[in-house]
Amino acid sequence: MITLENLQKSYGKLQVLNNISAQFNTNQVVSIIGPNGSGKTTMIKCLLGMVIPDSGRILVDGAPVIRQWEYRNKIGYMPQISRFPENMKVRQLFQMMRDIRKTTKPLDEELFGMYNIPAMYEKSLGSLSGGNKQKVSAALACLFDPEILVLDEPTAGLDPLSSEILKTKILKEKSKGKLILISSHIMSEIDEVADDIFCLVDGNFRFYQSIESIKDVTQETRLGKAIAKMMAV
Ligand SMILES: Nc1ncnc2c1ncn2[C@@H]1O[C@H](COP(=O)(O)OP(=O)(O)OP(=O)(O)O)[C@@H](O)[C@H]1O
Repeated sequence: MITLENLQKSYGKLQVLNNISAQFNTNQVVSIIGPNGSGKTTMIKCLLGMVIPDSGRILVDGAPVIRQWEYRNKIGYMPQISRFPENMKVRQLFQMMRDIRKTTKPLDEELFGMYNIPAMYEKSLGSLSGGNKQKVSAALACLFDPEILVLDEPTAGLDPLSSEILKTKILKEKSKGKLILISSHIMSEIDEVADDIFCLVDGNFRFYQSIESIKDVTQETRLGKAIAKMMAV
């Protein structure tokens, strides 16, 4: 469903992605992991068209997407840090997104309801707490029932109950056959929701393996320990 072929990206002399290739499929939750600054967000932004790679190809459903835009309608994106217009009210943001999309497909308002977004309607986006901004962002990512969800550290800043709601939602969307990519540092969360782990270190591909096989190879039941062993090799 998403193919990355030999992606290269540098900022000046800093090589942030070095020849990265991968295939991500429907009905799969892939966790993208790696130390801080290893290129996870850059890789995600490349596939969303927010960063243009220096070379390489990105295909979504078999079609090359660099400098295209329509494919983005297939993707729901929750950024690491949401930057909303400060003075816009929550109600206006949701109205604007519905107006822009003009979709006839039924909306997915499950998170919108569970996070009680209407209770925030008259607040300006700039006045929301960090966690409530995350809830707005998660509800928006799911609203148009996209085939692909890309979530960059989605539970950072969410309270435990709200995190559970999001994790349950991720598993529910996977069961509908969607592809979900999640960048995260929280091993317990990855263990709960992901099937496979794609690991980057300093912009280089390190491994792409199922959680089951990672635990098997390292003989560890706890994912955190298993990953630590994989990284030490
Ligand atoms: N616009 C930019 N200009 C210059 N350097 C950048 C830019 N964006 C990212 N970088 C650099 O690219 C490297 C990778 O950053 P990126 O945000 O992709 O890492 P990450 O793996 O998502 O990190 P984290 O786990 O801390 O979120 C970092 O060294 C970062 O400083």
